Amino acid sequence: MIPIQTSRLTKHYGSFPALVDLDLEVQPGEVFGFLGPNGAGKSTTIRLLMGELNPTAGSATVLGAAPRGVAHRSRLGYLPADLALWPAMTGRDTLKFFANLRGGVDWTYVDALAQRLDATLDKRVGELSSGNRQKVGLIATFMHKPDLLILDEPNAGLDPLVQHEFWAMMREVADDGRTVFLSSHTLSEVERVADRVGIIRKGHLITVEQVSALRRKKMRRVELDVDGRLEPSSLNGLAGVRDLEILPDRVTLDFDGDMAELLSAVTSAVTLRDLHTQEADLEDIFLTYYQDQA
Ligand SMILES: Nc1ncnc2c1ncn2[C@@H]1O[C@H](COP(=O)(O)OP(=O)(O)OP(=O)(O)O)[C@@H](O)[C@H]1O
Repeated sequence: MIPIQTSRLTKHYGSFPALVDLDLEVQPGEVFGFLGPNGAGKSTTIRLLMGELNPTAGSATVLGAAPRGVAHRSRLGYLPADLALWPAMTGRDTLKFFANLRGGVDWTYVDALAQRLDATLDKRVGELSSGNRQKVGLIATFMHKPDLLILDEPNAGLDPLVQHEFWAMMREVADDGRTVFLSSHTLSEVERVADRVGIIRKGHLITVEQVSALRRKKMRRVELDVDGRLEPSSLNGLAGVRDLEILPDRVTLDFDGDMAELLSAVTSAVTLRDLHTQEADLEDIFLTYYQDQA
């Protein structure tokens, strides 16, 4: 069964088109990253998939059923962007509440998740930091081993160590043949964990790519400190150079070619003293590769 399938799924808020003609298929056993800047339509899509919103046009099926169907809720794990928990309940009582709704869970697994995320379950949720509250939400989403996890910007507030553990948890779900749909506005997160990425902007799905393909498109801003002045001709024939600027003792460029070839071309012409590279952000990738579609 295809975990998520949408056909021309569209949502207008009044006359504002927040999502337009979304055609999407998410396969079993994959982590699918849904990537886009703020306001792109990610939460709108997720709320349509969860049946929290009705589409203006088009349709979606989630685990083979219409989003409003409640029968398959226990096979879903949903982490909304604006997770609201009961402040007076402890983390453990919160999890017990959700576990009862789902007909029970394996508490050894819950405790293992809590340990991995370094979660605090014995404090009242209202007394937790937002990151620690998010951990309770994550455990509630994973603990019943759902067939499909839908996570709306789940990384909010997690520190780097916990983030790594959380990425590993998502990979394990996929390795288990289950499915993760993850929204994010950071390329680096999605790229680490997802198999495929759908890029959405201004309500339109611009592309769906394998992460490996997206990585090949990844541009870097490169700054080289060199001795003397590089002759532009030294970089002739080198693919992937944009916005080259050559100053005395300094070369800057945007680059999506082979880094080994760039370094070899530079060092055979001048002495390299230092090197800085910075990943291009999502907006640069949009502008460079997807401008026409957008
Ligand atoms: N209830 C609403 N009424 C009117 N406009 C809305 C409503 N909800 C969202 N929008 C608008 O729809 C667009 C898409 O919003 P959405 O929350 O889906 O984006 P998003 O990709 O999840 O963004 P973010 O990363 O900031 O959460 C935005 O322009 C937003 O202002």
